[in-house]
Amino acid sequence: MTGYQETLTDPSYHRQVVVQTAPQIGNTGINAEDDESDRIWVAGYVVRDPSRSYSNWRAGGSLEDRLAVEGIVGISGIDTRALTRHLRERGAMRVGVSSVDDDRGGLLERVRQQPEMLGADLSAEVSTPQRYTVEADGERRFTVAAIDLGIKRNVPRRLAKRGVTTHVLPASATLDDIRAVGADAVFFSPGPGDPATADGPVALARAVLSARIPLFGICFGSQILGRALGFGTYKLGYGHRGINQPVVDRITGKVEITSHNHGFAVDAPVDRRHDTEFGAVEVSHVCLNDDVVEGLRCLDVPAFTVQYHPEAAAGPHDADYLFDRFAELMNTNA
Ligand SMILES: NC(=O)CC[C@H](N)C(=O)O
Repeated sequence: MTGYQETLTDPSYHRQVVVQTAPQIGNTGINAEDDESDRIWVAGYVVRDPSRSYSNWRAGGSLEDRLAVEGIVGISGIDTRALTRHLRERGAMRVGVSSVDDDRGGLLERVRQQPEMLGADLSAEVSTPQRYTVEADGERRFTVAAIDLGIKRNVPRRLAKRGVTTHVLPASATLDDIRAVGADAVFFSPGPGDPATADGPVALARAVLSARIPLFGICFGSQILGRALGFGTYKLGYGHRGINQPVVDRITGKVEITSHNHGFAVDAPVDRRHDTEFGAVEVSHVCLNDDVVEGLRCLDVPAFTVQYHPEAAAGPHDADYLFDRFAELMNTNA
């Protein structure tokens, strides 16, 4: 099983402990190319059977060493599938891992004193302090301003393949900052925390909609668009995770297998069009497991988003077409 390196370095996992259901983790080590950001973000890591050796032509070190260098606590020998079933029944919960203190009552007390994910405002903790640029591969066709609420490297990389130069801007960016980089469109990134706290990015999204600048967003970015359009967001009992979630694209009727990582969702009835301040809006994508909103499409302004991850690495890649849809949207608005 590969992909654990991308998971560990995904800023959306800031302040979360990840439990892997795949029994063996670490077999291909850690390489110099697959990080989604410049550090590990998970707060702790729970696996069944960490590989005692690693082998891959790209590997530069072991998972264990990387966790140790970054000071990340891991625990192994856990029946992670049983634990996952427990989380599914009882809901996502706070957790602590300790190797120095075996007083269960005291530890539980400390865990209960930790802040909950509901109400957590984390964008500023993961966002880039300074703007940076990822150039288009080959000739530049479009310029995008990406609002960094916890962006993964694979987003500008997927855009670069479509001839897009991406300027990644801090979470505090304004409409003037977007205009200053000559953006053809704005991208709202994935990221950690409760979207109900993201008032700054929501206000910015509203300004972008009013200016009729094309907008695309992923995951947290989809929740931002939802709020900008006047919908609420809510915390799911347990989040959508993993790489095999079936989602229907209601524009084409096609079902795609998608990678998910969200604990919150947009609160919008999926079966009808909505009249909003920015015109008509459709729920474009729906999760077939539980009918949760997985995408929004505006019909009167150039904006759409998805709640899942077309940029997912190591995959699946069924949803890669959404980057083409974004390029088309920029093209028709040029
Ligand atoms: N990957 C993401 O962007 C996650 C979005 C949000 N923090 C959620 O849990 O729903």
